[in-house]
Amino acid sequence: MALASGVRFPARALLRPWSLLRDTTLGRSEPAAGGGGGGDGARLFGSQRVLVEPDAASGVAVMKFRNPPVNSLSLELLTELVISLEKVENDKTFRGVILTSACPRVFSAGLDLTELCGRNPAHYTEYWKAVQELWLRTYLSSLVLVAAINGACPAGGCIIALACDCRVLADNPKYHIGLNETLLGITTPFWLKDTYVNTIGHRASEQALQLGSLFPPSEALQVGLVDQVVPEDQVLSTALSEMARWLAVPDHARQLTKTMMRKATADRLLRQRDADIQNFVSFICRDSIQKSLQVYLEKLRQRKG
Ligand SMILES: CC/C=C\C/C=C\C/C=C\C/C=C/C(=O)SCCNC(=O)CCNC(=O)[C@H](O)C(C)(C)COP(=O)(O)OP(=O)(O)OC[C@H]1O[C@@H](n2cnc3c(N)ncnc32)[C@H](O)[C@@H]1OP(=O)(O)O
Repeated sequence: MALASGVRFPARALLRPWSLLRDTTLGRSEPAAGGGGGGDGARLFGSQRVLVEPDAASGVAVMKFRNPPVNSLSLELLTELVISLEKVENDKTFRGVILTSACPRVFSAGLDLTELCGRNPAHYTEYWKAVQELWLRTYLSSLVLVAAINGACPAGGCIIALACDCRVLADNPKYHIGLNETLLGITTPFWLKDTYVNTIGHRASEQALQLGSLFPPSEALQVGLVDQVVPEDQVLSTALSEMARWLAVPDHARQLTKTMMRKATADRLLRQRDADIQNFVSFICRDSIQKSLQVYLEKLRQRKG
């Protein structure tokens, strides 16, 4: 499936894109902002791993990741997120999306490590294209995107949050946020580094990226990684209030300003997408990197037991 940013989608999505969007239970989901959550609109926008609760009256859709146990960004979740965002974006009823988690205690655990270990170069190519595509879609969205971060938010989870216009984090000391890639023995690509620098500044990024820092809520607020820290049961309502503030601004002026602020960063990737994919594939295929990732994944699995 060719999208605006030029990416081709997984073969199965190419053949039957909507096959990824079956099995929705959206009709039974809890009401969204303004109470419009259960109708046909929800069915239209949602999918197996992405619940969408559209509220036409407010022009806001709440999009919930549902890939248990930890919303790791599998190829399927990445694909479904891009398709759901594209659908909402193409429906002029909507002016804003709130991104949040339907899984308890975790916003997203980041890239799915099983997609990065023991696969072949063709798979890594397809996977990294999907990562790029989601980032471009979110970062350049003309909609207002607010992240309602209701759980842990490491690495790829933080990347999604950083692409939003505003971030609200639940005040729970276990809900760390940041780019911890170095602790896995991998590096952050330049376009994500740029996004970090744009958000928290050069010196703070230099430290946090090298150390792989994961910030608890109070520190995340202090460093400017999130805009608000609120009690857990107020994350969604605060995100809706933030959304209202952003939607009070005329769309055309806000959109032009967003583009002006973000274009240079996005263009850096758009100019060298293929090279970035090749870099990623040759990096991730290295024996030493595969070993680091496998050790990390094994530690995660053992920690549980
Ligand atoms: C040109 C570019 C060149 C090079 C770039 C190279 C690479 C790309 C770089 C950057 C982009 C971003 C990278 C990433 O996102 S890597 C992922 C990093 N994520 C993490 O480190 C988080 C790991 N997870 C956790 O810390 C915890 O799971 C979490 C705090 C999220 C939740 O804790 P909780 O106690 O609730 O659950 P667990 O028992 O730990 O986990 C349950 C279950 O899920 C598995 N799991 C967890 N995280 C992942 C994951 N990211 N991928 C896959 N699977 C994951 C975990 O192993 C458990 O599984 P099981 O034991 O089988 O039940």
